[in-house]
Amino acid sequence: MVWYTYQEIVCAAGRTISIIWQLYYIATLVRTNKDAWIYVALFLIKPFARDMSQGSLWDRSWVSTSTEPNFNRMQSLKSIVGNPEYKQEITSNGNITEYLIQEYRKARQLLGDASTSYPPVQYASRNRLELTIVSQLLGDLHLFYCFYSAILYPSKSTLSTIATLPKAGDLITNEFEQLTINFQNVEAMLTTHVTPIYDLGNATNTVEDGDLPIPTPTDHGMSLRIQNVNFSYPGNKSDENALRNVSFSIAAGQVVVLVGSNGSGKSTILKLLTRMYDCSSGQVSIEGQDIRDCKLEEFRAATAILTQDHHIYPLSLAENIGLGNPHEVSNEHLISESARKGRAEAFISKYAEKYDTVLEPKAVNELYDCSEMDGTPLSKIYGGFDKKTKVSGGEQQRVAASRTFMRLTSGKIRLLIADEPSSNLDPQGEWELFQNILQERKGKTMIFVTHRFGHLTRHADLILCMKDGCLVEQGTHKDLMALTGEYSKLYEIQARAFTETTQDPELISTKSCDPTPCSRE
Ligand SMILES: Nc1ncnc2c1ncn2[C@@H]1O[C@H](COP(=O)(O)OP(=O)(O)OP(=O)(O)O)[C@@H](O)[C@H]1O
Repeated sequence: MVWYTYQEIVCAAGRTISIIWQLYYIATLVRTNKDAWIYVALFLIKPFARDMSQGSLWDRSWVSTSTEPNFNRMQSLKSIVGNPEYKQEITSNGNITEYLIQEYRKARQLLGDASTSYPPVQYASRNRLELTIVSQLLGDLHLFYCFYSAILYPSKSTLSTIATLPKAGDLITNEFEQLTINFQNVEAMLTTHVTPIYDLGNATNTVEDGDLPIPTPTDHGMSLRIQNVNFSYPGNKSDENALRNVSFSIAAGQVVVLVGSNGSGKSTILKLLTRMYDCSSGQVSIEGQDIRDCKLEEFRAATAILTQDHHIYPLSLAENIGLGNPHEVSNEHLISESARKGRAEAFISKYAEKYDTVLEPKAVNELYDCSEMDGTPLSKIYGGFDKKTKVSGGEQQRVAASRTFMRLTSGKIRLLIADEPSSNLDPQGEWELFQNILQERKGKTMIFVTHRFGHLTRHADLILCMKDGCLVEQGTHKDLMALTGEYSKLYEIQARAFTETTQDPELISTKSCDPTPCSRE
């Protein structure tokens, strides 16, 4: 038994009413006008005229793809701009729009006169323009006849003919609109598709830009200060602030680790320190200057952010890494060196095309009127078009880490922020990554968020321990263990799983910080 959905029934009813209406329209004409057979004859031409202009593409099942590399590259570049998942990369890790626009132009030029429309659109409009116009006009002849008889022989026109004229007018307008789209073809497509990519350069920031330069760089990184900060996410429905009366100072060049349970506010602190958001009250300062007064572009150029949420661009692995420093995107030596530090070298060498491998090309494949799952020959062909290479979460993090090392080659980075960059790495991979990051610490302040105690807390000049949106403890590992509070509790939970002693003579014991009590609201 076949069951129809409510939507299908409503659609079928609508179509039936429309057919009855058309038949009534024709019957009225035939009854009141002796020449009405001309209308009927012209009306019958319409379906043939439509097939002439569009082919019978929409009556069949089909799959389509593009093997034209420049067309495919244009789609990939466009998808980086259009996809919100890359927003963080684009805004926080340096402005790569100039490169994207330049590469898009290059690919467009190499594509020459070829259309930028998707393959089915090209197929449907593959007829010569004249043929399209003729077929459209043929399809509208019955309507022209209506106008003609109503205007030249008003006495022959009945009330029903006149009543249906506006409808006929609408149809004509609609057909002419379709015709205009055909006329615009390539240029219009280019404009519609390229505009978003060009507009990106003028994208406004969600936070207001400041106009002061960042105070003179020191060789020791960037000093940061958070004073009595409260923060609630815009539109947050909960009564609790994500951060409550948080205060701390980070000296230039320090390695800082933020720890605390889930939802305690660690990532939120990083978002304020990188000016993804402005605090609701209190003050965030860099080099003694309110962060809101600093020029955003300058600040972003001096900051590198590595999180667990980075995405692979639908571009080559070389570009994926190279775009950490867009000015050196073609520098093979810097790219392979960054891949080595990010521990991505080994897995990249597994691919036949090495650094030219595109892991996740933008799909330009389409499937019409058959399901991907139905096992038909067409669906199998469609499945064969999918060129995505699956990589593990850890391998993805290695590419992201390599991109960050590439970013450090700009020589401008004074603040490096890493939010659980090793969550998907195996212990060996994590240890190597942290070693490599710490080797870059000269001239930089580094802030890490981690749930794993060990490598980082060992090297930290300052540990900030968060709980329920409050900073509950701060100091070195030694200081905090001595407090036997929240930090030591979290540490002991992990340490219990190992046989190693928690006492480590290599612990870096440097500056001790004044713990700022968390006043709970
Ligand atoms: N975009 C957001 N909108 C609204 N609330 C948010 C948003 N991001 C985080 N929060 C809330 O803010 C609080 C702090 O979140 P945050 O991500 O800073 O915690 P975290 O310590 O980094 O947690 P985790 O260890 O799980 O990553 C949480 O209660 C969280 O639900």
